[in-house]
Amino acid sequence: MKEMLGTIVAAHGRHYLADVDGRMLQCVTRGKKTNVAVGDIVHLKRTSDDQAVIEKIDERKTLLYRSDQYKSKLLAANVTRLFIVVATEPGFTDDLVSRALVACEAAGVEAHLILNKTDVEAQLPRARERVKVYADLGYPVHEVSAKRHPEQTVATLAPLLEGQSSILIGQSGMGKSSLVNLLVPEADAAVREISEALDAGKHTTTFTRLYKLPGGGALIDSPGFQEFGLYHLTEGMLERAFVEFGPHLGGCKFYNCRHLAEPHCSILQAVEDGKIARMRHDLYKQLVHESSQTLY
Ligand SMILES: Nc1nc2c(ncn2[C@@H]2O[C@H](COP(=O)(O)OP(=O)(O)OP(=O)(O)O)[C@@H](O)[C@H]2O)c(=O)[nH]1
Ligand SMILES: [Zn+2]
Repeated sequence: MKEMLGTIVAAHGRHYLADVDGRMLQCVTRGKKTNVAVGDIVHLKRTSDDQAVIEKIDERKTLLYRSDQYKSKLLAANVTRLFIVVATEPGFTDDLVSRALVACEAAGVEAHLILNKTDVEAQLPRARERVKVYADLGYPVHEVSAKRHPEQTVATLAPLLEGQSSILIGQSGMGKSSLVNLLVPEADAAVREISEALDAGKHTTTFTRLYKLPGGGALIDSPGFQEFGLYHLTEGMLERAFVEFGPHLGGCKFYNCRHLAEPHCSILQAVEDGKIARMRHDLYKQLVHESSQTLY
């Protein structure tokens, strides 16, 4: 039988769903491999009318993943843009935002922030102040209100998705589902179709899925997660993933300075001088600590 090309649109355990010219095929890997991610372009061999085996994964342009000291988890492949959804309320954590930004820098993915719920005016000034930290680092911030101004929200975000392969991430309650429903009108139906195909009707809402956009491009919705471990990043990758460290790198007394507590460290000096936010350096220290715990 001849090989087909498909895009992985959902993953659940070792079961995958591939879109082949608009048709959904249930797929499995050969053996016990679980190295397939949503967004992967795969070569398939059909085994029945609606089933296939994944023979090969095409080379990835990008790969986003997170890891703890024991294992890593693929988030999505071939993503070109990542949007971190934050909101005026409930409060968001800078830890998750910065971890996502670091993951993007390491993977070569463009990162944007979406500040949702701008209609909650009492919390707006504070939220703006908090996202300004990231805007000042060069990350675009887009203000929207999915609920109060849905048309405007689509007008702001749709052009940013065109021709891109984007992923939306965010803590629970930020309004990510509301945004997906605005941007992909048929999302609910697609989720139902995917749930059925993957799980024979059982309710599964906690899987990553990819929607093809009418204007070209794809949007990946990932379930909310609490942990965004980056144990797989080396110290060299980490210092480069904090974009504001760049101008100061190379100015330390020791060529192999880890920028933790060394004397005459230009990064620590920049923190002292207020040129690097202490919160960001604290996260850098935390990530260096985590990556030194790696067991594999
Ligand atoms: N005021 C206001 N509320 C919003 C807005 N967008 C979403 N919400 C509300 O915020 C709550 C969370 O929205 P969801 O879209 O379910 O958020 P989510 O980020 O997908 O959250 P989980 O489903 O918990 O992962 C809901 O009660 C929404 O109605 C907005 O622009 N303004
Ligand atoms: Zn240093």
